[in-house]
Amino acid sequence: MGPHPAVAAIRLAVRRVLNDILDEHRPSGAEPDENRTAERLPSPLVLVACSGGADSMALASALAFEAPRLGVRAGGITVDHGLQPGSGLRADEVVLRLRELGLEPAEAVAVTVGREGGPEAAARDARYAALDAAAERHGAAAVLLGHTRDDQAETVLLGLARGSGIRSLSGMAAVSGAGGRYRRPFLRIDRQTARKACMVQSLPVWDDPHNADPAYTRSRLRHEGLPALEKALGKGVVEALARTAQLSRDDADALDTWAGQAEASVRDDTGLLECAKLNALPPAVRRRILRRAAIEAGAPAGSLFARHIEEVDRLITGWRGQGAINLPGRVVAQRQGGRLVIRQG
Ligand SMILES: Nc1ncnc2c1ncn2[C@@H]1O[C@H](COP(=O)(O)OP(=O)(O)OP(=O)(O)O)[C@@H](O)[C@H]1O
Repeated sequence: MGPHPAVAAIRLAVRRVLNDILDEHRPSGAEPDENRTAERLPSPLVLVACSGGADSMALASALAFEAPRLGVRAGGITVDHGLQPGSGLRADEVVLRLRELGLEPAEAVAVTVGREGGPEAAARDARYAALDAAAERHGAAAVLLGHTRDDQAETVLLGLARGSGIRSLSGMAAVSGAGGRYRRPFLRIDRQTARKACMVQSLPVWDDPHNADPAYTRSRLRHEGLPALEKALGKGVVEALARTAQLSRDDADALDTWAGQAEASVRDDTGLLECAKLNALPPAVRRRILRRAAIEAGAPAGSLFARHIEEVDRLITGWRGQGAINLPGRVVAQRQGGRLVIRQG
């Protein structure tokens, strides 16, 4: 008898990602089995980022099962955010569970969470910094994250509520980070399947109290927003939101490429942006060029919102002699003699 369907699903998802990593790891031109049998390269190390929650425990179990069958070394890292009493002990417990699965190295990394950007963003920044450092230290080829289809749906809704365009609707990428370090094998797996896979494998899981804390936006969305949407629109809404992420990502990538190509054609000989040429471009392409120009001039990307770019855009499309526009990072945008000048003031 084969494994339970939930276990089969999570293993297949991880197997696909490990095969991708092996393909990338192989010297170009080598056949799939060539480098492994000839042992020309040490087998790549893949780490799982594990909180001890159901999603990442399921991920750890699937990695532990698949990696040795594919000639991949597998380890796990848990980050102790130090935000709750006893978090250190819990992290040690997670390490123990990772070791029991056969993952090596398995380690806990303690971090100090700052305040910048609010509690969720500060914890995330500290976590990714620790995972980056662990990946470097161990020479890992990739770090797996347990984001599920439900997490993706929540991310799309959060982006929608920000009102800042299709890039923010494109959710989390299956591959991200420096050199494609972070992989998300479960973006098409729902949270129920991950939980079920833990249950049938008798894996103990830890439910982070933050996930149920209404002080956190994502938690409110998970426990109130999405259930209300499902009630109103039907069960398929999570899947549809996750699909929206993929479609939006493709559209946003295409528009970014278009903007990159169009940019050279709207600059004059001295490199300044020509307003008439900008005006002739579709708004989605033009706004991307303006955003890039503002970032190039020194505006921090994270503080540059859609409303800033709209104001700069009005210098092109609604010109009535308005003054300079102040942007974050002391960047100033102004129209001078048919040219748009964006520079740090
Ligand atoms: N403390 C942590 N240590 C290591 N990795 C973490 C930690 N917290 C989150 N991650 C990684 O980030 C992913 C997403 O975490 P997040 O808390 O947003 O979602 P989640 O649905 O609660 O996931 P999980 O059930 O695995 O905790 C996790 O699946 C895991 O891979």
